[in-house]
Amino acid sequence: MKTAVIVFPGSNCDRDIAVALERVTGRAPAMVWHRDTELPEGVGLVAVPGGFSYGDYLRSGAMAARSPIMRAVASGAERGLPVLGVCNGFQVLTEAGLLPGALMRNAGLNFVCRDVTLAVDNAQSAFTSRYAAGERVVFPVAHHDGNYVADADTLDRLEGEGRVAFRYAEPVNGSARDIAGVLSAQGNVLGLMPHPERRVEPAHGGDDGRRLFEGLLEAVGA
Ligand SMILES: NC(=O)CC[C@H](N)C(=O)O
Repeated sequence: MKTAVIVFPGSNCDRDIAVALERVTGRAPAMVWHRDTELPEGVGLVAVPGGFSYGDYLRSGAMAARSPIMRAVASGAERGLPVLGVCNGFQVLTEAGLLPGALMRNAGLNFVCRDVTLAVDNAQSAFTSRYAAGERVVFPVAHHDGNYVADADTLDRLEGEGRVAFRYAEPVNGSARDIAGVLSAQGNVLGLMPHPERRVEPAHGGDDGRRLFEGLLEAVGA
């Protein structure tokens, strides 16, 4: 399947996710510069990678969310195109209004860079179908703005609609209700602070992240 990775000035996990996608699909993704206005023809999955787009100036992800390519990503998402935002990508997707809530400064105010244990909350989404509900997985995190916040009504709605994909199974950043990953209402957009693409082969210390990509490809019929 044809996939695309969006690249902003300051992205630094674009290569990691490109390698993960190539491993799983057997095909290198198109690297799409943020100034482009259209996604390549026939793309079946868009990844918005981690990093420090625009140096995290203003708010993490705020400037990248206004990049020309994000209009194409938003209209693709509206049509049901799967979009995966990891770490800074999650921040960009909230800033672009594709996902609710915001990622604030970590509760401990420190940059957190380590492996964390997550629990799979909804194992029925396109992104989580290869996991079991309640399963514990280990993904690395590397962020200073990972503290997920939303008002109580939004959090209730997300939980009620099965839109919490992953939760932290240990204290990490103060996120409301331990939310680590959130799905859009249609279920085709996932924002996730931890990095599944940094956990796709044994040399990474484990391959818990690989099934996220495999399940996604299966879901889109690739
Ligand atoms: N690894 C990343 O994507 C970092 C995200 C963001 N710049 C933060 O530190 O919060």
